[in-house]
Amino acid sequence: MMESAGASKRYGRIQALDRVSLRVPAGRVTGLLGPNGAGKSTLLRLALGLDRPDAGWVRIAGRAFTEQPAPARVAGALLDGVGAHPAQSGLAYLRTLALAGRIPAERVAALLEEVGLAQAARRSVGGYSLGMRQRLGIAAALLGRPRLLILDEPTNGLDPEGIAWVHRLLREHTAAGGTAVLSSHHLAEAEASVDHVVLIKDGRVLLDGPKDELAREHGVGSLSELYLAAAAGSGAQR
Ligand SMILES: Nc1ncnc2c1ncn2[C@@H]1O[C@H](COP(=O)(O)OP(=O)(O)OP(=O)(O)O)[C@@H](O)[C@H]1O
Repeated sequence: MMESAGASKRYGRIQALDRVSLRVPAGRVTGLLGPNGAGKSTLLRLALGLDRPDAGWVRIAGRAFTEQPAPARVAGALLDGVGAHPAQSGLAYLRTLALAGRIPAERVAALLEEVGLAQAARRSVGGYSLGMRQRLGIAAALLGRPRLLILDEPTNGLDPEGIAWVHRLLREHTAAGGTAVLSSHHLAEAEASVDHVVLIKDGRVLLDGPKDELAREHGVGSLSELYLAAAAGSGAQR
């Protein structure tokens, strides 16, 4: 559903991505996991056409996202928080996005209910808590009923109930036939909801495969242990 080959990106002296090749399988929750600064957000920005790779490519559903005829139906993303103006209400923000994406206005009311913002819909986004902003950003990502749902650090600012809700949402999305990418540095939290794992560090892919298979192969019982085993292995190779 999402694929990259040799994707590289440098910002000044920092090699944010170094020949990243990976595959995000359809119908699964893939965890794009690694420490701060690993290159996760950079990869997602390249996937969504928000930045250009220096070399290689990232495609969604077989082609560059910017070349998709109906992009909102192919992928929806929460990346770098919410793009709403602080003075705008959550309702107005989603209505504007719906209009731009040719999405029926009725969908907005249903989504506000679904993400738990119905009561706050007419309040300005500037007064929202961090958790409420995340919920609004997730609503924006879901607007076009995308096949691929990309959530970059979606649980920042959410309380335990909100975190459980995000993980349930990911599971429900794949249970309904969709594909999801959860980008996170929080390995313990991702444990429960990811089926497929891409571990990334210093712009390089350490491991890419089904979680259970990788855990068996490395003789470990958790994602944190898997990451430590893979990171130690990559250090030894340098
Ligand atoms: N626009 C930019 N200009 C300069 N450096 C950047 C830019 N974007 C990313 N970087 C650098 O590239 C590296 C990878 O950043 P990226 O945001 O992709 O990491 P990440 O894995 O998403 O980390 P985090 O979990 O902290 O968001 C970091 O060292 C970051 O400082």
